[in-house]
Amino acid sequence: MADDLLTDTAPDTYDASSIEVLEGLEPVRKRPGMYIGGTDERALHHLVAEILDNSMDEAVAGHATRIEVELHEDYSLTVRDNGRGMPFDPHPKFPGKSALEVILCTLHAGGKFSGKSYETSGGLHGVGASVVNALSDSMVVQVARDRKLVEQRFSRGVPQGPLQEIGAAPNRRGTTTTFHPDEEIFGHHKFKPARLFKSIRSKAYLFSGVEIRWKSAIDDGETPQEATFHFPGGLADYLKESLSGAMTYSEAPFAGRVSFQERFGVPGRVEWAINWTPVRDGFVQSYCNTVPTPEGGTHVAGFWAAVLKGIKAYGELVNNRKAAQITREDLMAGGCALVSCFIREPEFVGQTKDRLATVEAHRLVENAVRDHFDNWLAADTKSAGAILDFLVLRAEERQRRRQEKETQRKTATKKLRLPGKLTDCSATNRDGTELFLVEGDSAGGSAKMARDRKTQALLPLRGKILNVLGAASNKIGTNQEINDLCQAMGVGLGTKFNIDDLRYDKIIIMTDADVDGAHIASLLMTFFFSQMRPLIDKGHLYLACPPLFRLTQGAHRVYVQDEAERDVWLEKGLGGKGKIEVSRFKGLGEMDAKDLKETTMDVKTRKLIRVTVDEEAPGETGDLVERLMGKKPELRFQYIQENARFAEGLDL
Ligand SMILES: Nc1ncnc2c1ncn2[C@@H]1O[C@H](COP(=O)(O)OP(=O)(O)OP(=O)(O)O)[C@@H](O)[C@H]1O
Repeated sequence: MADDLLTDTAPDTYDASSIEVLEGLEPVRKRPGMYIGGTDERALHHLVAEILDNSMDEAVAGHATRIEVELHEDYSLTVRDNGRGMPFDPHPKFPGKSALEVILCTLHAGGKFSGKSYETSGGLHGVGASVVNALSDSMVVQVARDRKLVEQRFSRGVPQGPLQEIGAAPNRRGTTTTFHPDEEIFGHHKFKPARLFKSIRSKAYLFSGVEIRWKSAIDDGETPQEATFHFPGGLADYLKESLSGAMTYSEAPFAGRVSFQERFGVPGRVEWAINWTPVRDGFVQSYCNTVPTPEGGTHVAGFWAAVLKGIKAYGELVNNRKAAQITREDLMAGGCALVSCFIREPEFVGQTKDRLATVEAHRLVENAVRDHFDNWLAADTKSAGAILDFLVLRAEERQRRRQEKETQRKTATKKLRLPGKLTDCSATNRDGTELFLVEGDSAGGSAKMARDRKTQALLPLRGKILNVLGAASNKIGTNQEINDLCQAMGVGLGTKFNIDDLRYDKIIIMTDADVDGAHIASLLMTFFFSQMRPLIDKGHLYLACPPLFRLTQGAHRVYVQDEAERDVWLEKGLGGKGKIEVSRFKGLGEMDAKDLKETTMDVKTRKLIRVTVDEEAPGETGDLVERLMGKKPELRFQYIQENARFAEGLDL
């Protein structure tokens, strides 16, 4: 066995030289997805967030008051702030390189690891700016600091020259970054003014201490090309705007801000706003250190915990017992919430920071919000009452929906929808039950009388069943005859077929002993073979063997299947006296109930053929079915006749 595995005789080139170490920013260009979650439009816009967040961090840290974002005609973008300015003095660990070059050309270089230069920052991995640099075909960074204005240019993460002093900056400071995303990475994707406008505006709402200016050389017909955002009202204003005049249960939202430093002696704070409305679905927009967290996280969980506990406690206070049933799901149904927290060294899931994972944030936010909520509810009993009633209604509605679903499920399993033309048997257990698929209504008539009511069910099939092999699968599903058949059997088609759902032990095809009957039987067998193969493999499919002739001689009677057999009896006689009477059944419908019962249906006297697939040559059977269902009906007839005759020996 081990020798077998060594059949590869090609020289083995997998050695130390195959193990590559990507240098500098190469890994970012090789696997951009790891750093910005892809190379699509969302990823492209994430580049802006990385640069803008650096300026926001400066603002939140109290060093910048203004940020400008400008989209240029060539779809390059500039972000300018009046913060401290990126340091550009020589870096002690990288001789000959400025701090600026280190920041922009080295992964994991940053000033936000220790918390010394920034208390709470959106940046933390030290990769953002360098990733944008790596993925831009041009990037220019200018810093005004220490009365100097310096500049360095890069392309695809590589410096295009040394850091240069390009002028004096006696009265200003700050960082200006202009970059053009590399088309080799982002292909045809370009910045969308509307998308930029929206995210920039929400940033301004998140920190009332900053003014953000927007300018765009691109006119998309809907987005203002110039705007200034400054929202001293913070999240409460933002929520008002998001709800755009929709009716709410409280005139003013429940909004507030708590400093963790003041309350718990740790850096950070939380700000929130929430209101409930009956006219639209609820939503939560959450942020940590101004970074949007579309998947929520611990801060959001803490917020809902505070609100849920608060509303339940209020319900208890006002003796509304139903308040105990309210769940988080009910709160969120019409609850529109904004939650923004600032914490030290946040832990996010992934570089795109979609979800906050810092465990501590749950407790901090919950405790900070809870007291405020209790006070707010107690102070505005009118709004509190309206919100409580609304939430109780939500809870009741949810419970009613669940109950309805459960009862629906129960009745669905109890009362199966059966086709009207099915004459079902009375046995409740599948064991020993049989479903006869009969040809036409007339046969159904005598079969109804001939059957054993307890164990034998009948389904008359009108006309010729669709030749499923030639039909597209969507046609099979919509064919009425086939739908009725499936419903009666209790099963689905193809991959949905489950043998355990089968409502009967035996499925018996009972057609006339003539060409048409043989045709219908072969169509049915083809159908079962292609759509319900396990039915055949597990031995549930049978052919009934109705006689073609009845011979009577005095009190003696025999039923025979074909002419040859008839002739044998005619020659040797039935053992009675006189003439042998021969009657030919033109179809099942011509037989009286007694004949039909005795010859074809009665378990004690009938003949059945079990339909099997030759295990030795399953492929051949498939081919055979294909061939028989092809264009020559006489071939099909031959098949069924031959097999019927052959199978007589296998009488069951
Ligand atoms: N506009 C700016 N003003 C001042 N310093 C800046 C500015 N932009 C970047 N920096 C400095 O450069 C460092 C590296 O920035 P970078 O965006 O690469 O990473 P980060 O912000 O620390 O973390 P993250 O990878 O999570 O964004 C920052 O930590 C900060 O010290």
